[in-house]
Amino acid sequence: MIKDKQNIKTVSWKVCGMRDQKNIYDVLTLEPDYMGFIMYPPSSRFIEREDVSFLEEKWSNDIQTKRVGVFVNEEKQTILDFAKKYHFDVIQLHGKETPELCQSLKEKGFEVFKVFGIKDEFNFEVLKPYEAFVDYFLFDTKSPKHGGTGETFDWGVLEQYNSTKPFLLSGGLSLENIKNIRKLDHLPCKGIDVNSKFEISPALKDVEQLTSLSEWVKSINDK
Ligand SMILES: O=C(O)c1ccccc1NCC(=O)[C@H](O)[C@H](O)COP(=O)(O)O
Repeated sequence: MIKDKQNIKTVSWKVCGMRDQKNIYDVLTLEPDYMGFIMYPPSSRFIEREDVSFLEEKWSNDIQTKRVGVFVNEEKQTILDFAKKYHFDVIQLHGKETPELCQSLKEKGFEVFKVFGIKDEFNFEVLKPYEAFVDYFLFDTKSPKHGGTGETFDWGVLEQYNSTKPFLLSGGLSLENIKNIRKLDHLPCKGIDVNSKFEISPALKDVEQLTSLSEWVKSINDK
């Protein structure tokens, strides 16, 4: 886990795949650092087919959670249009997006998370052209679905990570396996991204389970 200036380990957390208005506001009371919205039509968590016009309003100033738009191989203009409509602070890219697209989104003022799917092995050299243009890499489980599988990957592959760029860990994270993240303390792992293991049904998050997660995160960050 990343150490800050005081040499204290802190963990950021993101809840992804939200859609229901009440559920969103319930989860926001737990103050996650990031909340993700899936802008990929094939996903069961896709938000556009539901009434999410409430996202067209800015959140009140006392909500610090950043809004993350999650895209897969989308046109730049489409990303920008949705980013404006839903007030995204962060753009998360799950497909074959180029470093040039990341650069362009950064230049427009967005934080950029570039996602790479991992299974049993990964060539970390492919990250190099992206390093200057992303805030975090996000490592998720490789899948034709591009994300939200609820499956973990072999975190041992991350032992070959040789960059100083911080990354977020994702893919099937649950209250059970999350404790093992401390095994990555020697790596620049900035935080975690949770989704289907905290769901009652697609996109509907279990607030009780997320409360337990937030308490675990706080217990680390308050040390
Ligand atoms: O959640 C989805 O349905 C999804 C579909 C396509 C691309 C990305 C998607 N989710 C993005 C996320 O950041 C998820 O949190 C991440 O893939 C981990 O999900 P899970 O394995 O369910 O914890």
